[in-house]
Amino acid sequence: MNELHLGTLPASYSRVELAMVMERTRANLHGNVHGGEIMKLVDSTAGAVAQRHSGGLAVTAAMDEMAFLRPVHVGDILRTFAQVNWAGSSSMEIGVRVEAEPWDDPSTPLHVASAYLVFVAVDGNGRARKIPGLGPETPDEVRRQREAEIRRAHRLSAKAEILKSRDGS
Ligand SMILES: CCCCCCCCCCCCCCCC(=O)SCCNC(=O)CCNC(=O)[C@H](O)C(C)(C)COP(=O)(O)OP(=O)(O)OC[C@H]1O[C@@H](n2cnc3c(N)ncnc32)[C@H](O)[C@@H]1OP(=O)(O)O
Repeated sequence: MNELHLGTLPASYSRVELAMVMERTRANLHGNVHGGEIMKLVDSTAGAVAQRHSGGLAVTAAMDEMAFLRPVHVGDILRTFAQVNWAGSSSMEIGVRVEAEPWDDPSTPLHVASAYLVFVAVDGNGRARKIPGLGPETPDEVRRQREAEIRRAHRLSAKAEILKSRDGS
């Protein structure tokens, strides 16, 4: 990686919202929308945010804390809202909130899922590259950044602990 200083960007610069009607082809055996379909939409929304923030290609490195809170039904409109919560040297945590507008009651959007993903910006050879920092502008953005730092510390220490336990086995 080079030593370029890329400055900072606010979360608002790369925030993305997507909306999609849930068609029958996305249903599981129970007739609800398949969780994997929701995960794909979450990944794509977060990917668009990561590409905007980093100004180029970015890949999904991890997806954790994906919570499915309510079922989504065929015919509902699914909306994803995503923003950068934290930016490191080459990696970013993206938070995604998923809401459904029920087809029979669109006036009451429901919070149906949430997820945190780590994206890494890569160059043409697939190697990690430097990204701009994040400049939080609102109290909510400061809180998200602080909480993302806690999640990152847990991710890294869990990985290190597991590697250490394998060395000892
Ligand atoms: C301008 C254009 C706009 C256009 C707008 C278009 C919108 C269009 C939207 C479509 C959007 C589709 C989005 C789909 C995106 C895929 O589907 S990507 C496909 C699935 N993912 C992959 O194939 C990735 C496979 N993995 C890899 O290639 C490598 O493991 C990675 C991720 C590059 C990391 O490589 P590495 O050698 O481990 O990197 P390393 O230097 O050790 O670490 C780099 C950083 O990553 C972090 N990291 C690595 N692994 C992890 C982990 N597991 N957990 C947490 N952090 C990690 C490190 O802590 C480090 O962080 P920093 O301190 O630098 O911030």
